Amino acid sequence: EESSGTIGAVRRSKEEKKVLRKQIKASHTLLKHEGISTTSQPTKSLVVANGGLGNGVTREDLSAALKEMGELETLIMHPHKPYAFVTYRSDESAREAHIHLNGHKLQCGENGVTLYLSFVDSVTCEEEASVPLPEGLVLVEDFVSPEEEALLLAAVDWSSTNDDVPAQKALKHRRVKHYGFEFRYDNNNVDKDKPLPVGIPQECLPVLERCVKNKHVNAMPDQLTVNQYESGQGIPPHVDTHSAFEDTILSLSLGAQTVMEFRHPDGRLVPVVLPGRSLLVMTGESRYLWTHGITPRKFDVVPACDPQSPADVTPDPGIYSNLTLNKRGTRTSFTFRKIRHEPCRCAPSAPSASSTSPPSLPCCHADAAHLEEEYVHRVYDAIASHFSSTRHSPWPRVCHFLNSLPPGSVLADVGCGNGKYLGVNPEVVAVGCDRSSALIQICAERGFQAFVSDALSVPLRTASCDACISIAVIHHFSTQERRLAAVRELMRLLRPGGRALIYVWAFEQEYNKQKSKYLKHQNREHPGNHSPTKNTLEDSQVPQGKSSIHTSRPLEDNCSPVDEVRDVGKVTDGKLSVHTNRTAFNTQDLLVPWHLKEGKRRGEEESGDANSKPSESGPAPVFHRYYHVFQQGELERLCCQVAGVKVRSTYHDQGNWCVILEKDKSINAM
Ligand SMILES: O=C(O)CCC(=O)C(=O)O
Ligand SMILES: [Fe+2]
Repeated sequence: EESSGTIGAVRRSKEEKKVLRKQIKASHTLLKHEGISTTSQPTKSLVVANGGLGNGVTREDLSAALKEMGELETLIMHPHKPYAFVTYRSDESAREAHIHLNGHKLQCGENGVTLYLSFVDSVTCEEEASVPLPEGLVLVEDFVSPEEEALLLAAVDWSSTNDDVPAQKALKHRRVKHYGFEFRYDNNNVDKDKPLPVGIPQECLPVLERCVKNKHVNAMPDQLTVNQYESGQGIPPHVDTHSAFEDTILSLSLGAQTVMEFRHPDGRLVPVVLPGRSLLVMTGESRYLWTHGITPRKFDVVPACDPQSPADVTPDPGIYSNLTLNKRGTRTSFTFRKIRHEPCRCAPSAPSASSTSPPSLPCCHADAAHLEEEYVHRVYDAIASHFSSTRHSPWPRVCHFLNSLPPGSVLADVGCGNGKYLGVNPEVVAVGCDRSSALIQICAERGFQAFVSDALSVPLRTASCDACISIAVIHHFSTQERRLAAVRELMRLLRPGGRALIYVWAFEQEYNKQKSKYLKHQNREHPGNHSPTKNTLEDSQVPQGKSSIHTSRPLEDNCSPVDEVRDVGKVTDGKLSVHTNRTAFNTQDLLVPWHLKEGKRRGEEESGDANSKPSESGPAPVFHRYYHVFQQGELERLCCQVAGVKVRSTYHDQGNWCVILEKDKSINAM
């Protein structure tokens, strides 16, 4: 259908009008959500709505369609965005594209998208400094030849996996096979005394010898885990258990390329492309501090050409100008590790259920993360199964905050524990997260929306929340930087004008001449008591093991009476002191013991650490959790260091310091 027109009035077909309407709508959306202004004046550059990597459009498909209209100068595809920018060599080509490609249906694999193009005066091309690899991480491309690759793949006999092993059931995705020693996913550890009958296959030896010869590793590995991922499968972010394996971890990628994500506790994310036949060497911070994981997905956003290869130099400006989508195929990785027989150097490896010497205050990020892993996360994991059998009620002043939120508010409870705050105000949309998957499971069973996440890196969009709470979480971070990073992360989640409520345990357990419940309850009332006063105890009754890592949790009946506590002395030679329950604090960084009640031991969650095994009849195991108790004013000062924070109020509530923060309204969403 031809559109006939006279000057000033253009007659358009119905179809053309529809396309025009949609194109205008798309340009409004780009302006509103992306801040991209379009112009009606023809230029050489166009924004292509729906033509982005975020829509599943590949660079190859889009550029083929665009090139039919003329020669391209640049094509810029930002990662995850639903649009692309194209600049033609001439205005004329751009006009052609505008006419002929508007409303054009582009087929991309199984997806079809309709493109809407508008002229722009300039294209945005964020020149981001290229991110360095995490410290200690080395990627060696083409480490094995295609022949060796085939040989290695053939060496794995998938017909005899250890699928019958119960621990294996925990792995719903990807196929896994172990050699030398079995890595158990139920306790994230290896049975060091129980080598598997089958050691590392012979076929691997030349590869391993090359690793040693090239100094990628000092000693021959004795454990191999083969992971096989189909497209769409992945592995959750994790740090390979410190106490199970030596420093260096070698991971050989075979078959299809994938992207492994490394995350620093401060929130930094470094995606690393792992081509087939490459070797990844993880040591130092990249092995101990950063988590690594593979997001389950079918496509990865990757550089369109190999940046390492000089033959592939692209004239396109900007790093985003040469991104594309890579369809994943089957990838098989060989992860070689050496079983650790001595305790890890950076901190004691036992999760404190035994009388090992206490750790020292951390002096670097790696130590801090390790301390928290051993003295916070592992302890909670060890006692987590008890939480489901305990009950507790929310604290009144936290409820007051929650109930003051307008209906429809979006609330994030970072460190939600068993979800006790998630249902307080049914008028708000509440989502929780916690480090402990066992606690998240409990939330799920209670019908709450919750997911596993570290408080330093919460996978929620910036400015997506009207309110956040962090109850008895931040005191488990062992350095000032990490506590600050935790506050910063909460503020990132808030929309401008949004509010956050933070509770941390107070150094001052006696305030305004009033002893906190924690001090007062020298003789604990019977467990399971849910009187209102008991609530306020929960987090301050840290000794009972309740309070939480990223949350307040009940611990009513799993602790032995306080008078059984026999703690070691206070401050000693730079080591963290072990606190005596229900006494005043005399130091800010300490270990708080929790006595596991008889009959309530870790059960299936037994970690396999020889020194943390509960004996059949000995005294109740004692777990130690790390805390940094806050002095008056300290929480406020911490929060004030975060840009755009207003402290609305601050108070002392039953042995806790509390603040309500507001994100500055003038802060732009990032
Ligand atoms: O597939 C990989 O390269 C990593 C596997 C891994 O991280 C592990 O098994 O711990
Ligand atoms: Fe790993």
